[in-house]
Amino acid sequence: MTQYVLIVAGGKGIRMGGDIPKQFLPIGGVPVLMRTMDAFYAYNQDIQIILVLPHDQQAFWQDLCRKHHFERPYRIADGGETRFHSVKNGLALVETPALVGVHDGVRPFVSSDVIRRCYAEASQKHAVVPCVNVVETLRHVQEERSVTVPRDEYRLVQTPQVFDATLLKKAYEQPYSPQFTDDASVVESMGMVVSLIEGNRENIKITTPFDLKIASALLEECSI
Ligand SMILES: Nc1ccn([C@@H]2O[C@H](COP(=O)(O)OP(=O)(O)OP(=O)(O)O)[C@@H](O)[C@H]2O)c(=O)n1
Ligand SMILES: C[C@](O)(CO)[C@H](O)COP(=O)(O)O
Repeated sequence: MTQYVLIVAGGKGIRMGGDIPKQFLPIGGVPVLMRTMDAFYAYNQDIQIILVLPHDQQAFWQDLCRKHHFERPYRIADGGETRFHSVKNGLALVETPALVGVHDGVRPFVSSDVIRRCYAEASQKHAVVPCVNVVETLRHVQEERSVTVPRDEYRLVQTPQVFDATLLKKAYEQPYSPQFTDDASVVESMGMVVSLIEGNRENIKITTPFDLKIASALLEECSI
């Protein structure tokens, strides 16, 4: 079955700050977004990549591609007001039947093994999310008080989140809700069950300047 991935890079990067959008910042000399797209080509050279980028950043991106001789095939869709709207714009280019993954453009360290297992599981279970265990103690904060909660009952959620494309397109016909912080939450709100698989801990979301430091360190350690 055809495999798609929507690489969403339509955000504002407010927590990162700075003049250059975080998806274009270099890690080891290569822009984050190119590394992320390369991770999917490394997994499958035939995967259909749809890059979702704010319209006003697309010319800058094309310049960057020329400068870095980045010549991978992909199609482009305009970013939207929220991640939900960006995904919806990208999904408009997806033809069914297919499997479609949604991956944050700022998660360049996803491993080929995790991508492969997400798509393989989605071909059986229809909705798959990679996640990792919580390794610190977790407290639930309620107004002035807080309590420790059993951390084994929680997971940290990553991307790519992979779905049967017909299912995901239907889910994204729902009206937007601020509760939709990822794609699984959109699918779940239709009453669907989401399967979890083990992610890779290096698959961090580059969100703050601190994460850039971690990313540089990871680059030295990993060959992914
Ligand atoms: N309107 C939006 C908002 C987010 N994203 C993407 O969703 C991913 C996860 O979002 P996040 O890391 O929070 O990025 P930003 O929204 O850019 O960050 P911030 O909240 O700090 O502004 C990123 O790859 C981001 O580009 C998107 O495609 N369209
Ligand atoms: C999709 C996501 O990366 C899963 O962990 C996350 O929910 C994105 O959250 P953000 O607040 O848009 O960064």
